[in-house]
Amino acid sequence: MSSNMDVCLKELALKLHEIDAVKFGEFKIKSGSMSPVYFDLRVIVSYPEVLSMLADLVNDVRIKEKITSKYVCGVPYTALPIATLVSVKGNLPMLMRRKEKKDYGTKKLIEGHFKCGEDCLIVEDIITSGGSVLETATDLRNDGLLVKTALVIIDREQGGKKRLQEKEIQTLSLYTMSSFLDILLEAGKISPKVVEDVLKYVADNKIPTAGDAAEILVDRMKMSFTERSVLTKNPLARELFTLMEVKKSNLCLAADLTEAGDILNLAAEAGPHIAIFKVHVDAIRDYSQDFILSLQKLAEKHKFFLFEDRKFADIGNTVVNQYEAGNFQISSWAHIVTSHILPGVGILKGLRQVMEKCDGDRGTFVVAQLSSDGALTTSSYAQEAIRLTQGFEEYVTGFVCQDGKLLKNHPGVIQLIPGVKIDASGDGLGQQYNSPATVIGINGGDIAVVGRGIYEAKDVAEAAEIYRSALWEAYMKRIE
Ligand SMILES: O=c1ccn([C@@H]2O[C@H](COP(=O)(O)O)[C@@H](O)[C@H]2O)c(=O)[nH]1
Repeated sequence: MSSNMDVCLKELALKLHEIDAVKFGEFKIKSGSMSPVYFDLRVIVSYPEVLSMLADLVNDVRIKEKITSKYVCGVPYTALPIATLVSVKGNLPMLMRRKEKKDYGTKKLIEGHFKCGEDCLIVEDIITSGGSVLETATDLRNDGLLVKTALVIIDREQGGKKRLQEKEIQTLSLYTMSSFLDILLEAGKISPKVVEDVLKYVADNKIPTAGDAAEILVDRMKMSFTERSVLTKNPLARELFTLMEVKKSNLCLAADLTEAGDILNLAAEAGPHIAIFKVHVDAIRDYSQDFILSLQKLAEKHKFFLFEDRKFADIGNTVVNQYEAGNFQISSWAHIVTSHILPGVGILKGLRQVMEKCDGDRGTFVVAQLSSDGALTTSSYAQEAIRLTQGFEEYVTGFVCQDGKLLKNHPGVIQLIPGVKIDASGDGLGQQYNSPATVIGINGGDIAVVGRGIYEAKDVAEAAEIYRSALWEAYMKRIE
């Protein structure tokens, strides 16, 4: 690094400290744990001089490292003003990524003019896990752009760089946590004890990478959905993790009604409170293509995923036809389906064959255990079901499973638990119920499926909100 750049970096670090863009003390962070350091680079918009210095340094690094990207895109929102100045000062066209999640109709996510196949540099303020950079990179890549480099202001050295490397993104940073602390220490702004505390915190809070996850024991029950979103290999699971955090909902509503109109009314009422809307289309008396179009509009409006609980259970070739053809053409509209693994991996190969042709991300929940009394899905069956999905991680969103311990060290998959009701233990037909607190807090569910507990209520919107808040509270308590 040139000495002039060194001087500028020192000056900028001290300014960031002066304007409280970095603070030391005890801060409760999103996951609920306490951090001895807190960065808030949002404040820089009030300091044009700091913003300008930042943009100059980003452009200096870009030139020095011979980054030849044709566009720059800031991760919303904090990095947007930085990217704007980098673009203007460096004469580098900017692209803007919308924050709204994809898969809801044809909404454009990347604004600006660009040529497919060109490279876009991502600019971000801080990386911890690399999740936000990855979300932006995924949307840019989905629109045909290349993403090879992310240039960040501060790398907290908690694993984000390695994770992005796994996704073929090289990360450059103006500062690492250590280099930033060194500057403040040398200037007498912080004590050696603060440096020691922060570095210990960083070392103790490294976020595992997808590679690590297979090797080391990570307790997914203690990890936030955001942290887990970068560990999954299934793009639909990644979107689902993100949507759940945005809507603060880990509720899947089972719409087991038999009239299309009633199902649409239920979706309209409960839509704002749910992450997933689950149907059994073969039980709908007046199923039609218009019904699906209306359901898709509601999914787009209220932002939830569509789930056909088909529980495929045949040989791969038959499942291909059942999934993509017939009256229901499930793969054309259902983001999620369920499948048994009883026939062996041929069924996953069949689903994969169809998913690869789909417009938009798809995934399956493999049934590892059932909620009904006397089910033959023993714990060894469940273990075998999980093992058989190895090699199909890109297509498996998660497992329908009652016992969370089975998935303890699989942070990238989602555990879906049906059989949830606040005030009942069964239905007389074999269904067994647990409370929201038990399924999420004790049994390890990430998402709870609730049917009759909501659609049989007098006020379904109110009931959906009661379940949403109980389930979300249980999740927040679990990751504390
Ligand atoms: O093991 C399983 C797998 C799926 N289900 C489905 O979930 C709902 C539960 O409805 P409730 O009214 O809340 O009982 C239903 O659609 C089942 O097909 C399950 O219950 N158990």
